[in-house]
Amino acid sequence: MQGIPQPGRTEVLQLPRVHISRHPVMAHKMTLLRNKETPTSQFYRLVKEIGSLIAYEATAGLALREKTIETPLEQMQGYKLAGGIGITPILRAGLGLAEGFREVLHDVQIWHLGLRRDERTLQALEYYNRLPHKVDLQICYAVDPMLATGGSAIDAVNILKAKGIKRISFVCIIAAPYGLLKLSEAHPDIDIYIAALDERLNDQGYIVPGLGDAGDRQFGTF
Ligand SMILES: O=P(O)(O)OC[C@H]1O[C@H](OP(=O)(O)OP(=O)(O)O)[C@H](O)[C@@H]1O
Ligand SMILES: O=c1cc[nH]c(=O)[nH]1
Ligand SMILES: [Mg+2]
Repeated sequence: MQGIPQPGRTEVLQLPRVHISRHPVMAHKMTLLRNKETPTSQFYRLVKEIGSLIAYEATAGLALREKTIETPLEQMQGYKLAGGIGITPILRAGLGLAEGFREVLHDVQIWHLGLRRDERTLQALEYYNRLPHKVDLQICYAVDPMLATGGSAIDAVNILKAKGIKRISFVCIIAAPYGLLKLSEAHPDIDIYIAALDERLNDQGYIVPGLGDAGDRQFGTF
């Protein structure tokens, strides 16, 4: 990122479809997650927990259908989520986040997508795609802990749109202003949910202060 101008936090705070968590439990868990002393097992557990917390926020606008049930006392009109829900974890680092989502939603389709960022060029390369042939979803959540240059997120949303998905949200743990702006410009029709907005990217394309490499920290591959 050497020599490439980057927007500051204030320049992206007003983007219309960006939702940044304000929950105190999230802020508490984020500090544990960022700490370099946090070991791999705890880091993975925290990614999952943050996935569940952010799932509550990202699913607030889901459509409902009425459903009649009987309580032990009488019949009543309840609700169920309308239509299918898909989660696309961007491998590898999106796996823990997707697990946290799944614990909230249970009945979901998981569409695995492998994208690896070339650490020299910072371009995302697709190496795995297990998206189904039949597409019948109300919404698909693309989940990846880190939104750095935005290349991986933009490619993931392109792939989901090419599959015919009409409603897509992107969910991450930490975003850099640069990647957030790029993703919003490339896909102004999607909602973006983030747990924290950081300062900038360093010369190697890592988010600062960030948490380091989200994949390595979840899976112990340092
Ligand atoms: O916004 P970008 O600049 O594209 O960077 C973000 C991507 O980099 C990381 O994945 P990585 O390539 O390290 O793969 P991994 O999940 O296997 O560790 C991260 O999980 C994102 O997918
Ligand atoms: O800071 C960063 C940037 C990309 N990928 C990561 O895992 N961390
Ligand atoms: Mg990685």
